[in-house]
Amino acid sequence: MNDRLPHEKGFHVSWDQIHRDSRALAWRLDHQGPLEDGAWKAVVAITRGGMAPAMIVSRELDIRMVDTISVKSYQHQSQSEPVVIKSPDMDVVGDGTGVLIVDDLVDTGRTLEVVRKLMPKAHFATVYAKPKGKPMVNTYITEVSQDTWIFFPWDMALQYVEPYRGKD
Ligand SMILES: O=P(O)(O)OC[C@H]1O[C@H](OP(=O)(O)OP(=O)(O)O)[C@H](O)[C@@H]1O
Ligand code: HPA
Ligand SMILES: [Mg+2]
Repeated sequence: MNDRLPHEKGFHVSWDQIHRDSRALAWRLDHQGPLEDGAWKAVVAITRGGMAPAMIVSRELDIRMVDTISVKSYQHQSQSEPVVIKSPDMDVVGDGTGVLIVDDLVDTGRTLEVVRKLMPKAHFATVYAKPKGKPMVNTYITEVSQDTWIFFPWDMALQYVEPYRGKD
Protein backbone atom coordinates (compact mmCIF):
# COMPACT_ATOMS: atom_id res chain seq x y z
CA MET A 1 0.00 0.00 0.00
CA ASN A 2 1.34 3.40 -0.98
CA ASP A 3 -0.52 6.18 0.80
CA ARG A 4 2.16 8.82 0.31
CA LEU A 5 1.36 12.05 -1.50
CA PRO A 6 3.09 12.48 -4.91
CA HIS A 7 5.60 14.97 -3.55
CA GLU A 8 6.57 12.55 -0.79
CA LYS A 9 7.79 9.99 -3.30
CA GLY A 10 10.77 12.00 -4.42
CA PHE A 11 13.34 11.51 -7.16
CA HIS A 12 16.14 13.89 -6.26
CA VAL A 13 18.30 14.98 -9.18
CA SER A 14 21.74 16.55 -8.60
CA TRP A 15 23.46 19.05 -10.94
CA ASP A 16 25.81 16.29 -11.96
CA GLN A 17 22.91 14.00 -12.80
CA ILE A 18 20.99 16.57 -14.86
CA HIS A 19 24.20 17.39 -16.72
CA ARG A 20 24.81 13.71 -17.56
CA ASP A 21 21.17 13.07 -18.48
CA SER A 22 20.98 16.22 -20.65
CA ARG A 23 24.17 15.13 -22.43
CA ALA A 24 22.60 11.73 -22.99
CA LEU A 25 19.61 13.54 -24.51
CA ALA A 26 21.93 15.50 -26.83
CA TRP A 27 23.67 12.27 -27.84
CA ARG A 28 20.28 10.72 -28.69
CA LEU A 29 19.31 13.76 -30.81
CA ASP A 30 22.60 14.16 -32.65
CA HIS A 31 22.27 13.67 -36.43
CA GLN A 32 18.50 13.19 -36.10
CA GLY A 33 17.45 16.61 -37.44
CA PRO A 34 15.94 17.28 -40.90
CA LEU A 35 18.68 19.66 -42.09
CA GLU A 36 21.88 18.70 -43.87
CA ASP A 37 23.96 16.13 -41.93
CA GLY A 38 21.00 15.61 -39.58
CA ALA A 39 21.37 19.08 -38.06
CA TRP A 40 18.70 21.06 -36.19
CA LYS A 41 17.67 24.63 -37.02
CA ALA A 42 17.07 25.91 -33.51
CA VAL A 43 16.48 24.99 -29.89
CA VAL A 44 13.49 26.37 -28.01
CA ALA A 45 13.67 25.99 -24.23
CA ILE A 46 10.45 25.83 -22.24
CA THR A 47 11.13 28.16 -19.36
CA ARG A 48 12.13 27.91 -16.76
CA GLY A 49 12.96 24.24 -16.17
CA GLY A 50 13.94 23.60 -19.78
CA MET A 51 16.66 26.24 -19.80
CA ALA A 52 19.43 24.24 -18.13
CA PRO A 53 18.91 21.12 -20.30
CA ALA A 54 18.50 23.32 -23.42
CA MET A 55 21.81 25.06 -22.69
CA ILE A 56 23.57 21.69 -22.42
CA VAL A 57 21.88 20.23 -25.52
CA SER A 58 22.59 23.34 -27.64
CA ARG A 59 26.22 23.33 -26.48
CA GLU A 60 26.70 19.65 -27.34
CA LEU A 61 25.00 19.95 -30.74
CA ASP A 62 26.58 23.34 -31.53
CA ILE A 63 23.24 25.08 -32.04
CA ARG A 64 23.53 28.86 -31.67
CA MET A 65 19.94 29.72 -32.48
CA VAL A 66 18.28 29.39 -29.06
CA ASP A 67 14.94 30.86 -28.06
CA THR A 68 12.44 30.42 -25.24
CA ILE A 69 8.75 29.86 -24.73
CA SER A 70 7.15 30.51 -21.37
CA VAL A 71 4.18 28.40 -20.35
CA LYS A 72 2.77 28.96 -16.91
CA SER A 73 0.77 26.14 -15.38
CA TYR A 74 1.99 25.09 -11.93
CA GLN A 75 1.79 27.00 -8.68
CA HIS A 76 4.15 24.96 -6.47
CA GLN A 77 2.78 21.39 -6.87
CA SER A 78 -0.79 22.14 -7.99
CA GLN A 79 -1.71 22.53 -11.66
CA SER A 80 -3.94 25.10 -13.37
CA GLU A 81 -4.82 25.86 -17.03
CA PRO A 82 -1.54 26.37 -18.98
CA VAL A 83 -1.08 29.68 -20.81
CA VAL A 84 1.68 30.91 -23.11
CA ILE A 85 2.99 34.11 -21.57
CA LYS A 86 5.98 34.52 -23.93
CA SER A 87 6.36 33.09 -27.46
CA PRO A 88 9.57 32.44 -29.44
CA ASP A 89 10.37 34.40 -32.61
CA MET A 90 7.78 32.81 -34.93
CA ASP A 91 9.67 34.09 -38.02
CA VAL A 92 12.54 31.80 -37.01
CA VAL A 93 10.67 28.75 -35.67
CA GLY A 94 7.79 28.74 -38.19
CA ASP A 95 5.69 25.58 -37.91
CA GLY A 96 8.48 23.95 -35.88
CA THR A 97 10.26 22.10 -38.70
CA GLY A 98 13.84 21.42 -37.57
CA VAL A 99 13.17 22.91 -34.15
CA LEU A 100 14.07 21.07 -30.96
CA ILE A 101 11.75 21.87 -28.07
CA VAL A 102 13.54 21.08 -24.81
CA ASP A 103 12.06 20.76 -21.33
CA ASP A 104 13.25 19.20 -18.08
CA LEU A 105 10.29 16.82 -17.86
CA VAL A 106 6.87 15.90 -19.11
CA ASP A 107 4.33 15.06 -16.42
CA THR A 108 0.69 15.24 -17.61
CA GLY A 109 1.78 16.51 -21.05
CA ARG A 110 -0.38 19.64 -20.84
CA THR A 111 2.54 22.04 -21.19
CA LEU A 112 3.80 20.27 -24.33
CA GLU A 113 0.26 20.14 -25.72
CA VAL A 114 0.11 23.95 -25.67
CA VAL A 115 3.56 24.24 -27.27
CA ARG A 116 2.72 21.65 -29.94
CA LYS A 117 -0.29 23.73 -31.01
CA LEU A 118 2.09 26.60 -31.71
CA MET A 119 4.82 24.49 -33.42
CA PRO A 120 3.17 21.26 -34.65
CA LYS A 121 6.19 20.06 -36.69
CA ALA A 122 8.76 20.48 -33.90
CA HIS A 123 10.63 17.63 -32.20
CA PHE A 124 9.81 17.42 -28.50
CA ALA A 125 12.58 16.31 -26.14
CA THR A 126 12.58 16.06 -22.36
CA VAL A 127 15.13 14.65 -19.93
CA TYR A 128 12.55 12.90 -17.73
CA ALA A 129 9.08 11.58 -18.54
CA LYS A 130 6.09 10.28 -16.58
CA PRO A 131 3.75 7.73 -18.24
CA LYS A 132 0.81 10.12 -18.78
CA GLY A 133 2.92 12.63 -20.69
CA LYS A 134 5.00 10.14 -22.70
CA PRO A 135 2.80 10.24 -25.84
CA MET A 136 3.49 14.00 -26.09
CA VAL A 137 7.27 13.59 -26.26
CA ASN A 138 9.42 12.33 -29.16
CA THR A 139 12.64 11.69 -27.22
CA TYR A 140 13.33 11.37 -23.48
CA ILE A 141 16.01 9.75 -21.32
CA THR A 142 14.56 8.45 -18.03
CA GLU A 143 11.03 7.45 -17.08
CA VAL A 144 9.73 7.78 -13.53
CA SER A 145 6.35 6.64 -12.19
CA GLN A 146 3.39 9.03 -12.27
CA ASP A 147 3.28 9.33 -8.47
CA THR A 148 6.93 10.39 -8.21
CA TRP A 149 7.78 14.05 -7.78
CA ILE A 150 11.07 15.01 -9.41
CA PHE A 151 13.14 17.48 -7.41
CA PHE A 152 15.63 19.48 -9.48
CA PRO A 153 18.93 20.89 -8.17
CA TRP A 154 17.81 24.50 -8.71
CA ASP A 155 15.02 23.90 -6.17
CA MET A 156 17.22 22.26 -3.53
CA ALA A 157 20.08 23.06 -1.16
CA LEU A 158 22.56 20.96 0.79
CA GLN A 159 21.50 20.63 4.39
CA TYR A 160 22.17 18.63 7.54
CA VAL A 161 20.31 15.30 7.84
CA GLU A 162 19.72 13.54 11.18
CA PRO A 163 21.36 10.08 11.30
CA TYR A 164 19.01 7.07 11.31
CA ARG A 165 20.01 6.38 14.93
CA GLY A 166 19.49 9.70 16.64
CA LYS A 167 20.48 10.78 20.15
CA ASP A 168 17.47 9.22 21.92
O1 LIG B 1 3.59 17.88 -18.34
P1 LIG B 1 3.05 18.92 -17.41
O2 LIG B 1 2.06 18.33 -16.43
O3 LIG B 1 2.50 20.12 -18.09
O4 LIG B 1 4.25 19.39 -16.46
C1 LIG B 1 5.57 19.60 -16.89
C2 LIG B 1 5.98 21.05 -16.77
O5 LIG B 1 5.83 21.49 -15.41
C3 LIG B 1 7.06 22.07 -14.97
O6 LIG B 1 7.16 23.44 -15.27
P2 LIG B 1 6.39 24.58 -14.43
O7 LIG B 1 5.12 24.93 -15.15
O8 LIG B 1 6.26 24.16 -13.01
O9 LIG B 1 7.32 25.86 -14.53
P3 LIG B 1 8.90 26.03 -14.32
O10 LIG B 1 9.56 25.29 -15.45
O11 LIG B 1 9.11 27.49 -14.39
O12 LIG B 1 9.26 25.45 -12.98
C4 LIG B 1 8.12 21.34 -15.76
O13 LIG B 1 9.31 22.12 -15.86
C5 LIG B 1 7.45 21.19 -17.11
O14 LIG B 1 7.63 22.33 -17.91
O1 HPA C 1 7.70 16.01 -10.85
C1 HPA C 1 7.84 17.24 -11.05
N1 HPA C 1 8.91 17.95 -10.55
C2 HPA C 1 9.08 19.27 -10.75
N2 HPA C 1 8.22 20.02 -11.44
C3 HPA C 1 7.16 19.39 -11.97
N3 HPA C 1 6.14 19.90 -12.72
C4 HPA C 1 5.30 18.89 -12.99
N4 HPA C 1 5.73 17.75 -12.45
C5 HPA C 1 6.91 18.03 -11.81
MG1 LIG D 1 8.68 23.95 -16.80
